[in-house]
Amino acid sequence: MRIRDLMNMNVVTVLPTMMLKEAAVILNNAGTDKALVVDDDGKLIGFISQRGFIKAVAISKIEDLCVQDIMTNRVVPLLYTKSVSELKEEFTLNQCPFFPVVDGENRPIGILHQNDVVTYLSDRSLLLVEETQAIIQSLYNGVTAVNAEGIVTLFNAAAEFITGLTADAVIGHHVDHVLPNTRLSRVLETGETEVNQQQTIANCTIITTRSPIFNGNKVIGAVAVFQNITELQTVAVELENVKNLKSTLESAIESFFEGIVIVDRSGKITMINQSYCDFLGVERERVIGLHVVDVIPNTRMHVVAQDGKAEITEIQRINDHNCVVTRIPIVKDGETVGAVGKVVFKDVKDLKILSNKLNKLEFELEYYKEELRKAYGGKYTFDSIIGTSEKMQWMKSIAMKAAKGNSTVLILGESGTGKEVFAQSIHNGSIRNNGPFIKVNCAALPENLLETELFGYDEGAFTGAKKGGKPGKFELANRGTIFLDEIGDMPISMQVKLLRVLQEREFERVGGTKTIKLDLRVIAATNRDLTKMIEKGEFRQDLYYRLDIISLAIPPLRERTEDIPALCDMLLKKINKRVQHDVEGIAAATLKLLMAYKWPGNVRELENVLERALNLMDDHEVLIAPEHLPPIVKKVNKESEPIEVSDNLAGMLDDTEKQAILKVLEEAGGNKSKAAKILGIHRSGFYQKLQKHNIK
Ligand SMILES: Nc1ncnc2c1ncn2[C@@H]1O[C@H](COP(=O)(O)OP(=O)(O)OP(=O)(O)O)[C@@H](O)[C@H]1O
Repeated sequence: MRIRDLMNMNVVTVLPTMMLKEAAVILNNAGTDKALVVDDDGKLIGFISQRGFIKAVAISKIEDLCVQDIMTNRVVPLLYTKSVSELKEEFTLNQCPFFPVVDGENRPIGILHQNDVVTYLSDRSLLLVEETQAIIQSLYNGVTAVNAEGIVTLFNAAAEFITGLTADAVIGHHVDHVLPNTRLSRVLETGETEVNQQQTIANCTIITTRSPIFNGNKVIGAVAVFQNITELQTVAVELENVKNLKSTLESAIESFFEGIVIVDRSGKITMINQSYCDFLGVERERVIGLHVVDVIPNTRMHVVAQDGKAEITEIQRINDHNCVVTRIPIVKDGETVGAVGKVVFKDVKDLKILSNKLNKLEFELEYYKEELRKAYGGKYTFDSIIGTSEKMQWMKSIAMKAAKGNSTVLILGESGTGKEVFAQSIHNGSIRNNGPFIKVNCAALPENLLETELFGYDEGAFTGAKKGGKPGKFELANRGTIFLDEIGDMPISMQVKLLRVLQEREFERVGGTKTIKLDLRVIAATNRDLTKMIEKGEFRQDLYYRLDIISLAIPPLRERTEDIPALCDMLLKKINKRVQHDVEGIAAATLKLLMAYKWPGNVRELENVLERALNLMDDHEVLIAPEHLPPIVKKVNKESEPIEVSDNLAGMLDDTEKQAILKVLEEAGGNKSKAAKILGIHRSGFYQKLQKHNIK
């Protein structure tokens, strides 16, 4: 219907704010169903129907009037605007306190109240409403409002942005359903303002203030104004971290004994530790922020902070000291932003002292390493084994192969042939060479001591046992090699125990209960004929098989006389060093004698003969002559040669004892136990005599 048509109708003039009910009565009385609403000046500002239709219009836009339903945001032509009863229904449904009436351009021109009063807005009010709406929409803070029933009536753009919800999805719904955490319902109940409350909505932390909306004393709604503080919170956490980091850095720098200074790109001091301040004689509070050149003499920190080139261990003169300093640029994102400087030594003298100390320590370390190696690792390697004879080359090659594995090795050979030299070489040539090389002389210890010597004992194992017990040789040889020398002299009772250990690869200390696992290689050696001993029941066959995995039979020296010259060369060098002589070599005649001799004591005997010769030589003599050899060696060719004897009784007795021992040893093929037996003395007594006469 057009305005022209309306104009033809029966019109009742009413005041703009007339109650609709009153208007309806007037219309009724006038017998008309529609009335235009005009203002005091008679300008048409809307119309009203008898049935309660309200059509609020702006007079200038009368031709194309329409209203907007703010609940649905739908703009409908004016003539199809809902009736008051329909609107009232919506009021009730949506719990809406008022219903704005807008013109065709969506501008509010009036408000329809729930109490049926239409309030038309003056131009000023219209402007205010527009402005207010614009302000609310432009706020950085989210704003949401509810009516007395908790229905959302306002949800601005910021609220949409913060919550991720659209106004459409929220307005018209109960706040508890769409924004469950807002507590606006609670504010409606209590009528109390809640200021700066923190809460979480849709992964954001917000800070919100909720206030009730009063109409007189009555709470007709509530409004919440909130702000996203997630970013703020992140910044706060970061700030806290930075603060902690700074304090850690400061403590770290402070804990340095050396002076530390940090400058920024412009060379200004940002940090300096107390140690440096003390050295410079300055107060920290006064120097922070000053240019480094004004605080530290001859500094180049500002240069490093500019050119980004590190200066390591430079000499810098500070307060009459030649200091050793280091300056390092601080680089951030590829750009030099400052420099850190450190006084490494407050005086070069300190560096020299330290360097001397270090050298001394290094020297001592080397010395002790060598001593340790000698004590535990043995000094011989395959390079120490002299012998180009075919037999020795062959033995050496087998020994080298044995060194690569972990199998038990049995070394056979007369006394002094070099069995221990081979054992040590195998150890040092194996992967166990960093572990210990532990030697046990099975013949030198009485039977009752051998067990504790090998396996150790626990505290209280026997009367007189050491507190805390004592580890045995097996334990000491852990991760290394145990060398069981003179295994043929091991008592049968011990052979049984050794067999068990070799079979099970574990043992217990004497008097102990804890089982100790074996991680070592066993090398055994003897100068005795084990097969003959087995026949006689003196050596256990099962133990022999356990030991005889790889066996090496070192040939006696008399079977490889071609090795004698090279051995003499090596031994002379060794003895020269030991006795501080400078003997050059051996005369041809002497060498002839040495090659002809039978050498029952093998290489050890050769070494003794040469050492004796060196001791007899005059200072001017450089070659060992036949007369420097002992009679027993010379006797080979000249049977009539007189035997040198001492000229007093004690000396004569000693000489005779020594000769007797050597003779018996020769007869016994170097077997000490056998020799002791022949001489009718105890084995340990025999060993003492060997030591006394320097018979090795
Ligand atoms: N082939 C060799 N090369 C260099 N030195 C050797 C060689 N054989 C033996 N020696 C030297 O001879 C001496 C005796 O060697 P070693 O102690 O190894 O003999 P052994 O057979 O174990 O003697 P024993 O049976 O009496 O224990 C050592 O001083 C060693 O330096």
